[in-house]
Amino acid sequence: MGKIIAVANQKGGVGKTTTSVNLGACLAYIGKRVLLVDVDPQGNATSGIGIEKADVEHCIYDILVDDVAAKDVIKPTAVENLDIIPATIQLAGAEIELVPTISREVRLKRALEAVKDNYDYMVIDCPPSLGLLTINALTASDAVLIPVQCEYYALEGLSQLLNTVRLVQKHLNTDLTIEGVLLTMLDARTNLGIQVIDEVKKYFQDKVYKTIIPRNIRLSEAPSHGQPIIIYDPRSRGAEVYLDLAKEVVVNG
Ligand SMILES: Nc1ncnc2c1ncn2[C@@H]1O[C@H](COP(=O)(O)OP(=O)(O)OP(=O)(O)O)[C@@H](O)[C@H]1O
Ligand SMILES: [Mg+2]
Repeated sequence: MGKIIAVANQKGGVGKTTTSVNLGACLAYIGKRVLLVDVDPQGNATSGIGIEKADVEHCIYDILVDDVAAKDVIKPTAVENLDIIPATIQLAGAEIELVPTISREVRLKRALEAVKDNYDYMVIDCPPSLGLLTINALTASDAVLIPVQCEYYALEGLSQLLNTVRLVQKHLNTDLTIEGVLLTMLDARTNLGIQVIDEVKKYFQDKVYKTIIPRNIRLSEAPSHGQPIIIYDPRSRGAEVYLDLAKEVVVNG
């Protein structure tokens, strides 16, 4: 049975998609069978892994709203061992369309359960909100990975996220754990970054990954080529650290 990890933080631009795509690709690179699940209407993970949205016939919307089976939506990517459930802008309507439906919070969970045996890991890229799409992701997951950007106000909003995690644990998914907190976009030249690391470690203690993701220009270039960093520039620092993260995730079990 595969492990399902939601990459979530309602704060925008903290590295959720960069982490989902590159953690997923690095897990695949070390031989794991991986399904990337794009649950963000922006579809950044979908385009970032090289899927043309114009070519997407079925997307995550069809799973959530129209009960289409996951196996009919899954697409292979150019990366060996890595498949994706893509998202398109159509998903933007789902948050509202799901409100009056039965079992609206467990739709993703049910769909993924049907394909869970085909994968070692599923990585879900969440949108920057705590709405129904993120709730579906948390309900479907075994663990949540929280990227935190190494900047001022890094911890702001995290109590809201943790509160949502607790509510999901209580009402929808008692098995959900916090997989870890990932520090992202560290600029090692500033003292601020170091201060944020200390602050986050004080708060989350051993839940913080040893791997810290630095700012790396190659990581920001890769999505426009539709490639994960391990393909775009395997010798870059970005590739190195996301490979380290993948190994840490495997070791953590
Ligand atoms: N380690 C990094 N070094 C340099 N640039 C990065 C790094 N991580 C992310 N970026 C860039 O920062 C921007 C935001 O990252 P990303 O899209 O991963 O965040 P996000 O949390 O998914 O955003 P959103 O909330 O909009 O979904 C992107 O342009 C991305 O390329
Ligand atoms: Mg994103």
